Amino acid sequence: MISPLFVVAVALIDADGRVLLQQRPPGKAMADLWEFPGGKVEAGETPESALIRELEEELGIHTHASCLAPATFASEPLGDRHLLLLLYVCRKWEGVPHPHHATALKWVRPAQMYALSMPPADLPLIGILEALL
Ligand SMILES: Nc1nc2c([nH]c(=O)n2[C@@H]2O[C@H](COP(=O)(O)OP(=O)(O)OP(=O)(O)O)[C@@H](O)[C@H]2O)c(=O)[nH]1
Repeated sequence: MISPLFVVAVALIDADGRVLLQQRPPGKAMADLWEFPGGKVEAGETPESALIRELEEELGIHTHASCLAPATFASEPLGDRHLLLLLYVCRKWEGVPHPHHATALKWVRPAQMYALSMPPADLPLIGILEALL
């Protein structure tokens, strides 16, 4: 049986309607691709608590579960697993994002994402964000 890999990610949206993307570092799978901040849901975590932890670790910002609105999801084969990526949107957080793990951060409008290299699972999410924002 193929085991699902649960990943949570978020479109952080600024006052101008731009979304934060981060660039995966060299040496990792999918190096240099632009992705939404987030990561794997660990045992004992809810999707929201996993995302709050990832945002603190990756960007040094803090948010609350009540500020995380479920937006859509992606379903994509990933090696011998099957990725289920839950995408949230968030407009309220404390702190200024810094790339603690990523090579770089970039604020972009959804339409600009088509010109960036992103993981295959993320491509269907772009049109959904365009419609949402
Ligand atoms: N955070 C994030 N992960 C994504 C996105 N799209 C996508 O396919 N993924 C995949 O979902 C998984 C996220 O888990 P992760 O970030 O904790 O994994 P990782 O390989 O970077 O780190 P690790 O395995 O060393 O902990 C990775 O396999 C990543 O390639 C996305 O937009 N954001």
